[in-house]
Amino acid sequence: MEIELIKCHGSGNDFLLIDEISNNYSFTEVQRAELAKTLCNREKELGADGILYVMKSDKADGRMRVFNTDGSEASMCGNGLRCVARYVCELLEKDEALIETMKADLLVKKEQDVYEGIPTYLVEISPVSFKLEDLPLHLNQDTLLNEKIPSLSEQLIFTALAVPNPHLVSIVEKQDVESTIQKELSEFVNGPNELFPDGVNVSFVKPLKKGHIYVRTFERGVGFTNACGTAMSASTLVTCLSGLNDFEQSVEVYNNGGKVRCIVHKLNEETFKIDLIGNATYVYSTLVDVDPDNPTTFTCGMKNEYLDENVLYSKLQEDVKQFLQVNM
Ligand SMILES: N[C@@H](CCC[C@H](N)C(=O)O)C(=O)O
Repeated sequence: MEIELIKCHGSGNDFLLIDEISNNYSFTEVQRAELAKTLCNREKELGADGILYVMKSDKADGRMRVFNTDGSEASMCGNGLRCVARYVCELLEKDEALIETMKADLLVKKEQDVYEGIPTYLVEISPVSFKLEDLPLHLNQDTLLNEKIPSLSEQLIFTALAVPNPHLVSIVEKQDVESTIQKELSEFVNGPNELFPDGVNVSFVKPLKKGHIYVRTFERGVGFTNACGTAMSASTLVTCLSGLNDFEQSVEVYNNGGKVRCIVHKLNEETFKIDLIGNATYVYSTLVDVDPDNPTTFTCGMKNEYLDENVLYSKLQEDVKQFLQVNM
């Protein structure tokens, strides 16, 4: 069959967006997972960190499901949700919409462009939980807030939270960001292990100056990505709880693919929600000829590129690179 898709990204975290609504596609669960494994494989023609399936919803304007490159399904995806926000808002000719995700219906809206000509969307990141059972993380305690996990590292201090996909966040020094520690411990917690039976997204956060942080994430089901939206949101919350940043104030979050802005709202002592604001960039659209029951091979048609917005996005990346050279 022929499948229409859009290659898109949020902060260089790239996805293949497949619209099951307008195209009347109806895949089985196995097909969705197998398509993700094949089409996202970077050794083949397309390559991406995951597939975003845009589906009909009974209670919202649309529904997003996200499959990682290894075929696993994630409960949430912040950078992906910005791309879906743009897609659904443009389809419905609206400036805001409600998108059903696995665990919550989330508000998304068009925002003023972060940089001229870069389509920008705000997405709600919620619910947030610090209960270890919600990740899950198997330790003999209920939460892990700025604490060591000696079996992982004698030095690093971690916070575990679900937003609602699972995250392990550590505030570190520059030398830790550049070392091999993150890769080693991320591979451990994402392999067969007793602490995180479902794996976890692992972020190292380097505070730069008040209101500015750098985040690097090893994503569950993928590996290191240019950026991870839920991880940047979770990391901003951790820096607010540590007193490095402030609730209700914008925090610029730099990453290897660009930058986003996060605002953490403290609704009461235990309840938080986060606004994640950033680009939703289309790279190209194309048609793929593939058998969803046996997607090991596929052919890809002509790529219709969105040249203008990509040229503008590379200017943002250049500015980020310069900022990090001076401030890291
Ligand atoms: N890149 C995403 C998160 C994608 C899912 C993640 N790998 C998981 O398995 O939880 C984001 O931008 O949030």
